Amino acid sequence: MLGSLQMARRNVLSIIPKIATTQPMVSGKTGKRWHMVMDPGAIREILLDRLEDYPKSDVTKNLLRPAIGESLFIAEGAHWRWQRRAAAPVFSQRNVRNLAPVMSAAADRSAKRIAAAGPRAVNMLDEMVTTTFEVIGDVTFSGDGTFDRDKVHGAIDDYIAEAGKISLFDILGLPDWLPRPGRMMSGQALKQMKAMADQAIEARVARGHDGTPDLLDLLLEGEDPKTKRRMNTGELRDNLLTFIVAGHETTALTLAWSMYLMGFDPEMQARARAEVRDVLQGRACTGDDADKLPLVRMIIDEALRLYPAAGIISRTAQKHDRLCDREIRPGDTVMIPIYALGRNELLWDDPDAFRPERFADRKAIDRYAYLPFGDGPRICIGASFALQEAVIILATLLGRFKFTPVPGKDPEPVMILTLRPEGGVWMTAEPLD
Ligand code: HEM
Repeated sequence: MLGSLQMARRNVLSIIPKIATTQPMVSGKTGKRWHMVMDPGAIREILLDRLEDYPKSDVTKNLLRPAIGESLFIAEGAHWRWQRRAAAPVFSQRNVRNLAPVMSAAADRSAKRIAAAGPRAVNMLDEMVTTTFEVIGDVTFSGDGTFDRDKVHGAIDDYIAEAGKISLFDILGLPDWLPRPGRMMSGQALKQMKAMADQAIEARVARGHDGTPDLLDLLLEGEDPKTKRRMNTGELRDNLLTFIVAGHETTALTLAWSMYLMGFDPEMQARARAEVRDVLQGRACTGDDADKLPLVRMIIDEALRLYPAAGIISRTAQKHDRLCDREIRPGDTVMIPIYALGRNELLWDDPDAFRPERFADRKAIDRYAYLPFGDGPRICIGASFALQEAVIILATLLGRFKFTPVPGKDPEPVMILTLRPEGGVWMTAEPLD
């Protein structure tokens, strides 16, 4: 067990047992009692029917609180509900569609960087992280001179990397020998990042907005229809930083894994490119184009099944309960390994195969067998934003380059907080005319 825990320190995938892909539930005890639930009915109970009995795990909250406060991602009860109601319109279909030009422009810049790097191989993971950070930076604090995008990007990425290592040990109930979040990023660095965001918000309030409203403008207008409550500067800042933390790396990973999978399936890549070139005729993909690219969307859906960026989500049970006829006690950690769910033999045909067409008929897919964005009231608020962004970027790049994996540079799937291709996704990009 100790050996596998040592491995788990580097990679949570090593502790998701193989039986998690053949069983509805696996339980164990490593300091704390824990359960991994793969049964769609039991997952529905946790995420939908008994939300209050299964709040997000203390581990998740303690880790993220120093950076993002009591924001939407970690708040519970009434404090979560009013924030969710106030933020919901920010991500309406119309508002997300209005932000598509920011995504198309970032995709176009990415294509130019890749072309300039050629004929060298490009690490598409790093390239996608840069591109999605440009998008989220441009739709939050854009145009506000006081906000140093590179500084915040570096600070957030360091925080996520360190937080992930600790979370795993906490989930497993292991001794507390690693530094705590407060020490990972000095109090000073956190304070500086928040002060920068506060200044940017106050500058925006003073200036008002012109042109298309971005996420900050929309959140400033947000009001909970029930309580009429609006967010103050601190709440706005915590939620905008949450969007940056929750939104950019996850989307970048989805794109990097999609590229990786297409590298292994040149025929699928060629089919997707034919679809893209037919619609785009060489230009960057727009929001309206994104609706006309079903195969590109299916590739992203399939990448999210095989390599879900949020590979595991966890809750702390509050009450005695039974799930799949097993005892749950208050304090037990209940994990939903989204990764194992997507590869579960009871739920999918040929689960390890890359077959985007399985998403051609979405109604045929059990809702609780496919949860890349979670489900229930706490489902990812940014899902349609992320999917639109991923289609726009992937389509733009596919229309301009043929991608081939670099031999001997296979990434290793490593899950800490997110599921990453360790070593990067190295590809040569051959420009097309
Ligand atoms: C492919 C990209 C993304 C993936 C795979 C993803 C995945 C998830 C998952 C699985 C959850 C639920 C966590 C849980 O129940 O414990 C979640 C929640 C959340 N996500 Fe995303 N996400 C993505 C992109 C985004 C984007 C772009 C944003 C914002 C701009 C965002 C903001 C949030 C927020 C605020 C929550 C918490 C919602 C609540 O608790 O009410 N995510 N995400």
